[in-house]
Amino acid sequence: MSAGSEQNESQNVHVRLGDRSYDIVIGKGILPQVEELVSTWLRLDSSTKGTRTVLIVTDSNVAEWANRVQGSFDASGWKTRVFEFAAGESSKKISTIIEAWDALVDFQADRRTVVISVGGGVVGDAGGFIAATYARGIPFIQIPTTLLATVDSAVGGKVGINHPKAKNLIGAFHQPCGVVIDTETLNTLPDREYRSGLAEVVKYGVILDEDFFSYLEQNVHSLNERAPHVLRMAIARSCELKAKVVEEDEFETTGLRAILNYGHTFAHAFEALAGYGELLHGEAVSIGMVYASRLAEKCGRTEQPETEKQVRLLESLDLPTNLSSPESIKMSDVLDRMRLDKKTVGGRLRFILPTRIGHVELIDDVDEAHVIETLREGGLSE
Ligand SMILES: NC(=O)c1ccc[n+]([C@@H]2O[C@H](COP(=O)([O-])OP(=O)(O)OC[C@H]3O[C@@H](n4cnc5c(N)ncnc54)[C@H](O)[C@@H]3O)[C@@H](O)[C@H]2O)c1
Ligand SMILES: O=C(O)C(=O)C[C@@H](O)[C@H](O)[C@H](O)COP(=O)(O)O
Ligand SMILES: [Zn+2]
Repeated sequence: MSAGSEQNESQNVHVRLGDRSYDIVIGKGILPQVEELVSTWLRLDSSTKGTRTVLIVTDSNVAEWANRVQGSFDASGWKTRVFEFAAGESSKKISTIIEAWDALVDFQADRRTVVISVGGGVVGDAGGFIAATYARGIPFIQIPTTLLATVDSAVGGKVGINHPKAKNLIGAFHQPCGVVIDTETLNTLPDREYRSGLAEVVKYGVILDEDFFSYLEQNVHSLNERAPHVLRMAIARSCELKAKVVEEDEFETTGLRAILNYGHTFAHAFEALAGYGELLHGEAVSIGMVYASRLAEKCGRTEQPETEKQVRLLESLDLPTNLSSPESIKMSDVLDRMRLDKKTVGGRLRFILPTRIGHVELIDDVDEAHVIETLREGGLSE
């Protein structure tokens, strides 16, 4: 695998998007360098730094890391402010955004103010949406502190909030000017959150890279132990794979980017129906991938052993492959929520279905009877 690197060296993954291109810098203990990196990315010279302002968006569990980022800017003469909200998926809502807009007004933010998200995917998505909407768009930096955010949400520019009935329904595309991944921040990440991130890592293997999937299978023990070299490899390879997809289809118009949504048609419906935050995003994706693969079997697009390989890997990483109480969810409710999925066109559901490990396709003529049968076999109620 090519993404490996010495533990103490920083690694760079470049995302080529014309004038919206940016770097993802991956390293250990690099938070003190954040101000320097941001100044380089924004082409600031020392004479203008004293007039610059930064709003750090974070949540109630990540204060330690956000403080370090703030310290790096304070030390270089920036005017800083922290906007902190309650941790968790249920904060990904409009009232949080309104409070942040008020904070920016109070801070007398202008179009040169930089918004920096320090946290997981919720902080990244919300912070990005704040940056995308304030003054019609201001500069944005991602500093992901969950595995899920390092491998997925901090890259690619999808930002937004949830509608009570549908995940991420309200949002924008707003690319960051750069992403700083300090793997040291993952040291404080709780086990359940760590595993949730592993689901999106497995997703890349299924959708794009059979060798990466095999690498994950061969390194289950190290992944479970959070072995630094394997973790670094998983983060770097995931970022590389996502960057390639985003470079080719930034706004999800050709259908290529939609492959990153593998498992998500089921997952997002389950997350919304369980109540935001009950089922973690990665847990829902883990279950959703298994449902999507079983659906692909019914559509004659893949074989059962391809599904079983995914189930085995996910279970060996201690990820769920079915809902804990499927009978409490009605199939018709799932179908209603799926119709709100952003891939749906003219009321017709579209799914990302695997053919084999390493390859998936966007399918828009799935027979709904097969979807219902998949849900029924999962134990959902009529
Ligand atoms: N924009 C995208 O492309 C994209 C991609 C994937 C997921 N997402 C979104 O990301 C969200 C999920 O992200 P997540 O799993 O990071 O959830 P999250 O942001 O809620 O973080 C999970 C939990 O971990 C805590 N936490 C974060 N960093 C920590 C650290 N270093 N130490 C201790 N605790 C820490 C948080 O406070 C939170 O309680 C979902 O809303 C999902 O829809 C977006
Ligand atoms: O970046 C993408 O594109 C993805 O689909 C990545 C997903 O893992 C992520 O959960 C994303 O937020 C889902 O996008 P959505 O458009 O279905 O809300
Ligand atoms: Zn996801």
